[in-house]
Amino acid sequence: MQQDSRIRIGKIHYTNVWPIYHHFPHERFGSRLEWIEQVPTGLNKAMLAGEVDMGAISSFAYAESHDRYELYPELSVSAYGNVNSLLLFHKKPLSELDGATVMLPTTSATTVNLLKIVLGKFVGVTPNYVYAAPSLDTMMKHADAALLIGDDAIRASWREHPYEVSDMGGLWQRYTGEWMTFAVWAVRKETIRAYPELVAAVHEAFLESKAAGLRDPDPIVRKAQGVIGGTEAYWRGYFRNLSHDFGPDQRRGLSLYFRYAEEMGLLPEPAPLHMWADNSVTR
Ligand SMILES: C=C(O[C@@H]1C=C(C(=O)O)C=C[C@H]1O)C(=O)O
Repeated sequence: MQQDSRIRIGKIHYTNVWPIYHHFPHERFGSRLEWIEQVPTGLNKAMLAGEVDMGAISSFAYAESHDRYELYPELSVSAYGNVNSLLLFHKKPLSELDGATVMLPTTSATTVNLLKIVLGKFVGVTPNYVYAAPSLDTMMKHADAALLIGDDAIRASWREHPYEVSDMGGLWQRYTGEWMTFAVWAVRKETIRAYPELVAAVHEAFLESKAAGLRDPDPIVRKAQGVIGGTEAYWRGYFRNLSHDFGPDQRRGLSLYFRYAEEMGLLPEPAPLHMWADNSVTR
């Protein structure tokens, strides 16, 4: 591969990934990296098509195409319990959603399938699912419930509305006692083969950026207030609730989610976690 080739890195267009991206040492890479910012389903599609080489995608999208990817260790969007940005708004209790219309956002892959698992397996109801653009008012016009993710969910949660709200991270924890991982950092195998040193250097840079974000969250909190609104206390709490780790606890929770998804026919086959390891010297 030519020295001047670039790696295209996906960035989820939501605040939840800022703690990992904010302090990224761009100067270290010159023009070798290109950044592509989209909602999760946009990145899922672009990675599959080879238009993006690495970056955050829905963990469910990884499972659907796990043979093509390896996962960066220590990077994810995860939570143990409430997330505050993965919210089901509903007009009646979950147990009364059998046969009801439930709107799903076209932006999400992981959380829509998590909702299907929670309602189908744990609550024991089978709604009719309909995909729609992520807008609470339009979704609720003809539905009994609507799921929103990311900043769309945060903005909707600040509004006055007559609905009950269920947090998908909280529901998963309540029924399984496990962590849940919503986004993973995947790298296409072709990219690992073509640029082993650059792939290792980018992983290192993300880990440094994440450590800096944990040490110094202030600029990230201020930026979130400026771009989305809300109070300093809200964003401190939001980022504190999220985890960007991808260790044994998160992997166990994610593997259970993949198993249930397969049991319910949402995934065609088991999805092992293929972890990337820095073999850049021997590859
Ligand atoms: C925590 C979140 O996790 C997200 C949920 C995703 C999904 O449902 O596919 C994908 C990436 C993450 O952005 C969020 O959106 O707030």
